[in-house]
Amino acid sequence: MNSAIVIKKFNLSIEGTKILTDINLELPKNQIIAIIGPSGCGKSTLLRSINRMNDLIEGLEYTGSITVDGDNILSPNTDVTEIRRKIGMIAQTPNPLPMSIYENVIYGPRIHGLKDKVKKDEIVKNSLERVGLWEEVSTRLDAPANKLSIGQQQRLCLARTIANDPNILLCDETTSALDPTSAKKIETELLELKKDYTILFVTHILRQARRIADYVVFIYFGEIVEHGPAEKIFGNPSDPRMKQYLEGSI
Ligand SMILES: Nc1ncnc2c1ncn2[C@@H]1O[C@H](COP(=O)(O)OP(=O)(O)OP(=O)(O)O)[C@@H](O)[C@H]1O
Repeated sequence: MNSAIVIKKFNLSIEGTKILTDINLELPKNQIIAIIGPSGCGKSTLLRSINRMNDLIEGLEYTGSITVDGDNILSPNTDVTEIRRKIGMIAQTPNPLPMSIYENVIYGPRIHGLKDKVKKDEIVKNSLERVGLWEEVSTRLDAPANKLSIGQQQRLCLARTIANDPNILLCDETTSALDPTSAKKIETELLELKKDYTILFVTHILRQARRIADYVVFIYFGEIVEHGPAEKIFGNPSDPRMKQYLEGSI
């Protein structure tokens, strides 16, 4: 398999409490990977480990490796800013910066030193086109981002992440604060975007995972109970806990 991310013997604890236990995964490139499981089982913690977003948690300890493009991103030598550029995250609730639509999208490239106006304009247009927002905002790029609808704000945040030219997108319940129509729009854009990005998507909505996932990882009490192609997991799960979760009994 052409793997985007390889996780080996990954264990994580916070203040001595074990949160993730012996995680071993090889995640395929250019697919949507749904991370599912009951509340509190460790889905977000696993996702946030992949771009070192947990680093500031007090009492955090981890062992093992998470390899992306041949580099163990858990190594102390890792350039964490570069990792977060390559592995972008879209949060649960839209978090536009208090600035214009244009400035939101170009924020990352600008702080990395991009000054060329023609290049900046091109990145803004391309990024907004990729999330299906260009037509809706092209005449008001200087308007404050917080004037957009919540669904548009979330697509703007996706565009802001894409403008950094990442390889991997981490989506943490990215549609859960949106109305069904806006959520569907994000799903549609992600199905297009997987041609160019590997997408990890945490969701507690099984119907959503069935709609968009190519590959599924099921976590239960901090352990990976089952993972594999979506059709196998949803059509013929092996583990009894996986079956119970799909039936809604756990
Ligand atoms: N900063 C933190 N400090 C202490 N414990 C934490 C912290 N973040 C997460 N945890 C604990 O780690 C466990 C896993 O949490 P996590 O948010 O990863 O689960 P989840 O599966 O994403 O849950 P949900 O579906 O409810 O969002 C929980 O018991 C949670 O309380």
